[in-house]
Amino acid sequence: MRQAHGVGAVRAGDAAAGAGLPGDPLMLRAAHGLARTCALLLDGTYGSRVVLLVGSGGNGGDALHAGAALALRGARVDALLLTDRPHAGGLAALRAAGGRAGSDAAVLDDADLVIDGIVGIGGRGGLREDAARLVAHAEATAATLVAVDVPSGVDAGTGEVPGAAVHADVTVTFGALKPGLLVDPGAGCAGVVELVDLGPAFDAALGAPEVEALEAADVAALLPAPTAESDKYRRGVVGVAAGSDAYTGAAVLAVGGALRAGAGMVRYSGPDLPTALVRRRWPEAVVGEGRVQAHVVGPGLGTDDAGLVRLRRVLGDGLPAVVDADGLTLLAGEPPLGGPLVLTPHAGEAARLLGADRADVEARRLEHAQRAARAYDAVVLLKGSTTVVAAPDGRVRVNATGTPWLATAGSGDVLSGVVGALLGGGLDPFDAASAGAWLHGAAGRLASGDEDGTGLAGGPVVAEDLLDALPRVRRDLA
Ligand SMILES: NC(=O)C1=CN([C@@H]2O[C@H](COP(=O)(O)OP(=O)(O)OC[C@H]3O[C@@H](n4cnc5c(N)ncnc54)[C@H](O)[C@@H]3O)[C@@H](O)[C@H]2O)[C@@H](O)CC1
Ligand SMILES: [K+]
Repeated sequence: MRQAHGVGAVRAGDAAAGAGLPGDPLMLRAAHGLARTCALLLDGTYGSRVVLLVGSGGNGGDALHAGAALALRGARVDALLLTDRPHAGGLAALRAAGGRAGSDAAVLDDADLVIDGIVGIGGRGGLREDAARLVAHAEATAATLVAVDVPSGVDAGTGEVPGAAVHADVTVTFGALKPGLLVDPGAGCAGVVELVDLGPAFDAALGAPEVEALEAADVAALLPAPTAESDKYRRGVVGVAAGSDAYTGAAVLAVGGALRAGAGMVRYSGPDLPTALVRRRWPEAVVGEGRVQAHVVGPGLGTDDAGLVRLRRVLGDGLPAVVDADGLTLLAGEPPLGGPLVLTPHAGEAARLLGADRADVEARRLEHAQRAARAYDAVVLLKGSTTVVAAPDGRVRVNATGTPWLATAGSGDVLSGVVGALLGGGLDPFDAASAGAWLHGAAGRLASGDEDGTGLAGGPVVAEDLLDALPRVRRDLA
């Protein structure tokens, strides 16, 4: 499990580990970790050219001390000072090591590596104009860009990017991951994230994480595995109420998602046309209502009265349910209904649920997912470039699998089926939603050939491809 801690927790960790002691031992520890990563990236420091972008706070101090360490190993180090009050100890160390400080941006032109020490966890608002200009200059060169602690311009606590920001190749972060490194749009600015250990006193002061991200081993441990005693009922029966005469594909894909994610059985109920198509594609699905352990309701349901009647009927029995797509539109005006719910909105649907603006939801994903979870007393899985899963009790997970290739028609229908299968298999709604997002993202990567999830590699996927990839993802986990 990867865990991120908020700015308050990190400040507490710093204090417990001796921040501000004479000689700045904690900062030196951080700076040495930073310098080590930079030396590896440079593939030999001797004769290499390093430029530091230095702001007024501790973040600039880290950059200056790391610059000093690199200068002692033979690098030519120039600091560009964005402040007239740079960290005094750091500047003295850089000068003593033979580094220089100035303000001529031309040094960027032949830099091999640029270190962004403009702001860290103390940053507020986007980059200011002078800093933004220097960053744009640095990004236009061939130099590797390393952010100190967080890319400057990214809000460390939330991942918001209110203005211009650094787009780093690597971020070296200290003591703990920050939520802004896991949640988009900030996460998209961080590049590869390296964590420098600040020791047990720091760790002990952190408390509970604000944001978690499941890893493969966590998902493997959560997933219900069939045993010799299992039968289809114990593995979980999922009821799928999806699709209409206008939207038939949603029914086929949601049923497929549930089956391929390991449901013991799927019961499909819907109008004649989608029913006929479900029967043809999935002869193993049972048509009609009956006993189930969880529901999937909403994809392709339609938003007319018939859809509302189906939604109410399904949610009326108080069983756990995944509500997606048209189900969310219908739910937006409804009093809280039924049992434990997982809502799976994209940003537009979340905006409708909250009466908010779509662009605001995209910009502040963490806040809006948490608000929706509280407002609907449900687990909310906010889809997007990083999927955020929020529980009404305040817990948050983000999903680190996935690929931009997943933004394709029908992909969400498959996801709702996958989460439904996990709910039916007995996972609680928070685990079902976060493990479901993980499996769905991993299936997307596998199907597209986009191994690192950047979208730069791989190619298009269609929703059917996800269905084929799901059992392979499950096998690889085992
Ligand atoms: N306290 C410590 O001992 C340690 C601190 N560390 C480093 O120190 C950082 C925190 O230091 P600080 O609390 O000084 O905060 P920062 O260095 O993040 O920045 C705060 C300074 O930047 C200015 N500022 C805020 N927003 C700005 C913006 N948008 N544009 C330009 N200037 C802006 C503020 O006026 C303030 O002077 C961490 O992120 C980490 O890099 C690490 O060295 C670990 C140890
Ligand atoms: K920074």
